[in-house]
Amino acid sequence: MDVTLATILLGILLAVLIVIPRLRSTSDQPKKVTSNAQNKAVKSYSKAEVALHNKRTDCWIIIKDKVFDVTSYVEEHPGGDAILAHAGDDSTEGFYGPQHATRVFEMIDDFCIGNLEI
Ligand code: HEM
Repeated sequence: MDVTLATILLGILLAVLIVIPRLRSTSDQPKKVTSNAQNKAVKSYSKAEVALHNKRTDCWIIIKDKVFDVTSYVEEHPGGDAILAHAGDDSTEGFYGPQHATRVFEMIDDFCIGNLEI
């Protein structure tokens, strides 16, 4: 009788300590996968490779340690050809200049194609 009671108690203890936390972490998993899937920037490009894309019809820029293909945005850019000033090169300084409201900093994610190779 005592053994049965002890077995039941042990079973409950195991459920609380192991099974329930495991179920919880399983239900968390889809969230983690979604956020991983949003990390688009997986490719790496050398500075030399970025430098090849230095014109209006093929324009990549570097901002901090990331590479952006802004070709489709050149004609739309409210700042006109200023976006071409450092085409194929580092545009970090221009990008963080006073002409850009902070909302612009969020727009660039759409154009990110990868990381800059160090
Ligand atoms: C993906 C890159 C870029 C995006 C999405 C972007 C977006 C914008 C937007 C939305 C504006 C209008 C002002 C505002 O709403 O705050 C603007 C203005 C401006 N941008 Fe950019 N920009 C980019 C890159 C650059 C770069 C690299 C430069 C280099 C210098 C630059 C120079 C300017 C200038 C000078 C203006 C002011 C235009 C004026 O007030 O007449 N932008 N940009």
